[in-house]
Amino acid sequence: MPAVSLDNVTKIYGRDTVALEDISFEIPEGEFVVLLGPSGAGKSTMLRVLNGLTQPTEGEVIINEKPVGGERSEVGMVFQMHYLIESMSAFRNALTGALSRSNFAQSALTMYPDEDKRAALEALETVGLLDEAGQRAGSMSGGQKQRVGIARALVQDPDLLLADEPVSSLDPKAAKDVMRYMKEAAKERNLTTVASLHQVNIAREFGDRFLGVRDGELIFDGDREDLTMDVVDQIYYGDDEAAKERAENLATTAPERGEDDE
Ligand SMILES: Nc1ncnc2c1ncn2[C@@H]1O[C@H](COP(=O)(O)OP(=O)(O)OP(=O)(O)O)[C@@H](O)[C@H]1O
Repeated sequence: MPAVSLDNVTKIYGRDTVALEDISFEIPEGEFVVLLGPSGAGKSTMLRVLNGLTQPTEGEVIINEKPVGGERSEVGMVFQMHYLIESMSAFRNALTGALSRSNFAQSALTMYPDEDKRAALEALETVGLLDEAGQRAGSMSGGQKQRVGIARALVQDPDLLLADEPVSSLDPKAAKDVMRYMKEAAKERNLTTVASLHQVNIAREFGDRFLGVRDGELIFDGDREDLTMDVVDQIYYGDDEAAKERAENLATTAPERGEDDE
């Protein structure tokens, strides 16, 4: 039984903006899937139909045999912007992941059950931040904040973890660190994960499987070996040779790192 199944999903915004067009795929439990595609391809819309924030115009999304949008919040989310409460500790921020299942009145009074506190500490340990549990989120680096965001999603104990460009705002080293922790967390918990990424090299390093979307259509579904440079070009440029050439020229004329450091 797949953990996630999209069945002929189409999403049309307004009258005629087709953001997703007749998309079907299944994801087995525990698979780490990376979503690739140029700006406007439909990646965010795909993540939004997976977490139930957007209703498909047609088709169905099933997560662990239940249609999305049921009572339990079965989907954890990691965002490009971490949305942490900067004045609170990493521990308190991770704990807010339990809000959806704890009694709201108790949570408002910050009386979380011990099991939630334990879950928050375990999640911080998973992302390598147990020693920083008491540190104020506002004083952490961008990569650490993103790891707290992952811990918060883990505390939700979700059936599915979604990440919308989780490392776009980080430098390459911090980006890899965050991806490594996310991948480890998913593996440790056999947690099915879908992450949209813009950095193809990072995607290649961490993804088990790759979905390529372009103009709302799923144009690629394969593993690392199948994800050749030609496939990547097709996902990002389609048949637009001029755009591909412009991007290649930009890459070859970009200054080397440090060249313009003064
Ligand atoms: N709320 C909305 N109302 C109307 N159109 C929308 C809405 N959200 C997205 N769109 C349109 O749907 C298409 C897909 O957008 P989407 O944000 O899903 O793409 P994306 O691949 O995530 O892009 P990016 O990488 O820039 O975030 C685009 O044409 C976009 O303009």
